[in-house]
Amino acid sequence: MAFDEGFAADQMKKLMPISSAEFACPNNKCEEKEEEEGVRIMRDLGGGSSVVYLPQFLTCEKSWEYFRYLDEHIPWSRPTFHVLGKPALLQPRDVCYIASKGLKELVYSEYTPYAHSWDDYPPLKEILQEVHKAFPGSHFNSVLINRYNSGNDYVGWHADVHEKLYGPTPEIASVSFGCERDFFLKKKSPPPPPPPQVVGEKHHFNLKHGSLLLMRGNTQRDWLHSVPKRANAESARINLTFRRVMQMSSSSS
Ligand SMILES: O=C(O)CCC(=O)C(=O)O
Ligand SMILES: [Fe+2]
Repeated sequence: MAFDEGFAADQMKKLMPISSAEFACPNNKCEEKEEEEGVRIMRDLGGGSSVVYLPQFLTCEKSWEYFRYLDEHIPWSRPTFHVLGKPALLQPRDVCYIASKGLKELVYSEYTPYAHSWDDYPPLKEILQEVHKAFPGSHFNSVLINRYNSGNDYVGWHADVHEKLYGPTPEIASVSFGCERDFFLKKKSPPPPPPPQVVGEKHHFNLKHGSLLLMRGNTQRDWLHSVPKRANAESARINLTFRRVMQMSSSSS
């Protein structure tokens, strides 16, 4: 993950609100009718980038089971990022990393998360199977897990661009549980300068409990994404980002 967490808050202030999304922080109950089962929303972002959103990838009840399991059993940590060896910023959410054996090591912001084993978390294997069923031909072998304990936790503007790790056109399948949060995509300016500027369109999804959002094609190359702070997000959200990491022996091209 190429991080820009500190920059995020400023950028969000500059962003026009895209929709007046309603904030639903359900209290672990599934009262509503399951109306969105099987719905797939495809959004072509142009230039070979696209996203697919499945608002009800998993049922409400099953999703709460997973939420409770992950909340209790995942060995969460909240690392401090370093810049040039100096502590710079506490990551604004809890994280954990699970990966198959023999993969290239994930390093971001001078931080190398410990790669836990899938075998220790059978429900994660179940969710992975469901993701593979929803997208036949996908072969995810790692998952970066985020827990946003409140609306104060967030992920700043970034793109998951690590060509050596993920290849040139990574697919990322993002599964959400718990409190609904806004997810934004904005286009990078060409060529991507640091810091990236907003040019043109933005896209918005309100990521529902039990939903799946797949980013694919050139989305990581050409777009940035974020989950900004939200004062009215009153409960926790857990997010799983499934990725395919190259084997230790394979080259970047
Ligand atoms: O929480 C989310 O929906 C996004 C998380 C994300 O972008 C990441 O882990 O790279
Ligand atoms: Fe990301």
